[in-house]
Formats: sequence, structure tokens, C-alpha cells
Amino acid sequence: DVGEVCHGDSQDASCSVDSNQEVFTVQEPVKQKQFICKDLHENCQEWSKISFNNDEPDACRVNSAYMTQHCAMACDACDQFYLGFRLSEMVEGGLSITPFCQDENFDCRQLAAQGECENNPLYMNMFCEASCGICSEESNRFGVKQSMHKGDSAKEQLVRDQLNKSIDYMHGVKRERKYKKVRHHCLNKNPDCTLWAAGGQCDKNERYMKSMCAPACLSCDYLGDTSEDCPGLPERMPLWKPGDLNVFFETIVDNANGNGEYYRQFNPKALSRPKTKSDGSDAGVENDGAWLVLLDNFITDEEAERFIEIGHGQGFERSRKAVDSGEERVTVGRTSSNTWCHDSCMRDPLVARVLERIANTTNSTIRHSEHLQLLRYETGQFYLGHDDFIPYQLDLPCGARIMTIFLYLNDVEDGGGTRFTELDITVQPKRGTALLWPNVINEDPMESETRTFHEALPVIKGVKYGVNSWIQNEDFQTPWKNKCLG
Ligand SMILES: O=C(O)CCC(=O)C(=O)O
Ligand SMILES: [Fe+2]
Repeated sequence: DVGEVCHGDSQDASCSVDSNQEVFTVQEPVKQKQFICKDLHENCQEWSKISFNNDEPDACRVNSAYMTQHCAMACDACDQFYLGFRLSEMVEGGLSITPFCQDENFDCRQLAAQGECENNPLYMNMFCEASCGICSEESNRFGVKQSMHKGDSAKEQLVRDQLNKSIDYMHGVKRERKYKKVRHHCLNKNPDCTLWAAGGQCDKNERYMKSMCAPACLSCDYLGDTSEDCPGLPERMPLWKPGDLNVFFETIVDNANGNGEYYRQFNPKALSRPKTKSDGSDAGVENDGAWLVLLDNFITDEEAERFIEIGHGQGFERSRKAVDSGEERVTVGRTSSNTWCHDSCMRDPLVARVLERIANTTNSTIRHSEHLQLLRYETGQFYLGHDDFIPYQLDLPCGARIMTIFLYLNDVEDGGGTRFTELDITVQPKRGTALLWPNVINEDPMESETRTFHEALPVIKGVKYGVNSWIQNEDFQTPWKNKCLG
């Protein structure tokens, strides 16, 4: 229902192009498809001029989920329409969508509040199932989304009560060391696990239920060894205490306390920052915002090329998104591919140089860095709105992902920017540039920062290469080597 797809060799008259359409040609290695952006309803032009909140026409924005997919021309939203086209194409092509309950769209909560779940179930059930309440977002934490049996209030109540019990139980499983070996495969594997458990099936049908529905049956220990060993754990040494974040960024950008000389070479520029400095003085900016800092010439052309070369050598694979169970899943919201920079990659002399620079720049050590993630986006690929904070890491020895330093490995012909939805800032990829932002708040480095929500916009022309470097608040590499991160 997202639009027509015309194949390059199509003779079909309905695929002819009129002046009220925009045609994109999507280059793919083996086939070439034409994608037509057009209004699907005759009233689109009229609707787009409707105003809800003030005198300005705002129907395209207020009702964006529907309008961008059905009235793309009238709303000047061919980009979003294109995205929907790619998604539907992937789903039709057999892409399995995440079995987790989650919103794929940054606006879901707002759209749901506006009644879009009822008005546009087709779009909303696919992209906003958590906000529409058709599954439980909390059950994400441990396996496939649990069916809430909406519309059957007796069943819904049973599920809700049992789910609350398993949420409490699973909090303990995430925290307590003895569950280290089982916590990541303690998962509900059927949407009805919670309902069955509420109906007494964990006892009646013990073998099946305790392995297929362990969270619902409160039985993670059934899955394996729950002894407490995790040798060689590093001493806890958090990089940031409350208040350190602002001082760190002020050092980079303002040369606070004269400690920022090192950063001059990167010509640091704050695209966004808090209005007030840590010493109480005024930072001289109009908008109060989270830190977003651009560093020029952070890596050399040679280093950028090397990352791309290593990526191709190892092979890029479809990206996954970390979910709260500690697993990583393919989702419709992240369509790039990537590969990880593990041991041999880390030992590459050019990479080692960059790792050291990242450690110096973030005032940390190489051990605080997660393995670099090398990314590749082909035309049309993207990563919808998200934050880089992973809540379950708080319970692990590595602590929170306190900041991200994103490296751009090439210039992109068109599209592919990193957009910070809340700050209303888009950074266009430029080879060698690094972008630095916090994923936690200054007052509490264990608390996620929602103002640095961001998305990777679809690449419209060309290919985009980048590197994710995530800095943890504690040593990541030692517990990773000791297999203490689950
Ligand atoms: O590709 C980008 O611009 C950002 C990627 C990103 O946000 C991520 O991988 O977490
Ligand atoms: Fe990200």
C-alpha cells in the first residue's frame, strides 16, 4: 500500500510517469528499479493546506505518518516516502522483522497520543507497536514480545499480572552475577508465554515451558549453570562522576583550565551546548542543548581508507540493533551493514593509531572503548531515530556507554547525514571529521540523555562509510576478554 513499484523494463501503462510524480532510479548491483513518488489520493493537495494549530498549513506535519506515505508530493516528503518504499520492499522480500516490541519511529508516542493507532493501523502497527500498546515494551527485555490480548480484558489482566512478576524477577536476573551465564538466553520464545504461565502451564507442562518460557516461569536457573564465577574482573573505576561531563566538554571547546591545548589541532566546534557553564557563567549561546562537538581532520585519508579496506576484507553484514535482553536483532529501522574491529583489526598499525587518538581525545583508555563498529550504508539505507545508550550495560562491569565518537570515512554525494532530532541539527558526512556527543546526562552518568537522540538519514546518492566508537564509563575490554559481559 506504500506506492507502486515500476520495474525498469516494465511495459505496464500504470507505470508511466506524469508531471505530478518524481522518479528516482535506484541503482542496485543486479537489478534496476524505478521508484515513483506520487500522491495516492486525489484530495492530497487540498488536505496539505489544512491547518490544525494555527494559521499555517500543518496537516502534513500533524498527521505525518499518514500524509508522508499517502501524499508525499503534496507534502514535499518524497524522502520519507522513499523510506517507506524501501521498508515495504524489504518486508515483502522476506526480511524478518524484529520479534521484539518496539517503536521504530521517533514520533510514535506523539502520533499515538494523536489517535494515529486507530486512524492508521497499517502504518502504526508496523512502526509504533509499543506506543500503540499492542505488545508490552517491557517484555522486550527478555525475548519475543508478549501478546497483550487487547480486547479481551480478562486475558489482558492475567497477562499484565504475570508480566509484572516476570519483570521483577528478570531485574534480579540482570543484576545478580550468578545468572551471568544464563541471563542472555533466558528468553520467552513464544508471544503467549506469559498467558500460559498465568494459566499454570509452568507446572503442568514443565519441560517445555521452562525452556521456552523461562522468564514467564521465573525459571532462568533451569537453563544452566548459575554459579558465580567471573574471574579477573577489573576494579571499578568510573571515568565520569556526576558533573564531570560538562567539564570534559568545556575542556575541549573552551580550553577550560588551560587543559584543552591538545584539542586545538582538531579545530573543535560546539554545534550545541548547555547555556550555562559548570562555573555558572554564561556560555553565550542562544539555545540550551546537549553537547554536540565537531572535530575536523580527526583521522587522515590514509586511516579512513584503511578502515574501508579492512571492512571489505572482513565483509560487511546486515546491522543489528542492541535490544535490552543483551541480544542484537535485525530490525526494519536499521538497514546498514557493518563489521566489528576485533583483535587483528585492533593490531593494525593505522587502526591502533586511531584507537590511541580516541583514548586521548575522550580522556580515557583504549580499554574503555568498545570494539569499533565499521559501517557501510548503500543508497537508500538508514538508521531510524534512536539513542546509543544501552540500559542493560548498567548492570555489567563495563558500565554505561557514556559517549559516542562517530568517524566519517568519506564524503557522501547526497543524503546520509546524521540528524539530531531533538537538537534540530544535521551533520553531513565529511571524510576525516569526527562527531562527539554524550549519551548520558551531566548530573548522573548512569542516566540516559534523550536530547542526543539521532538518526542516520537515508543515503540518497553514493555510499556512506563510518565508524562508531562507543566509550564506556568503565573498562570494557578486560571483562569482554574474560567473557563477563554475557
Ligand atoms: O551513520 C550515522 O550517521 C550514525 C549511526 C548511528 O547513529 C549508529 O550506528 O548508532
Ligand atoms: Fe547511533
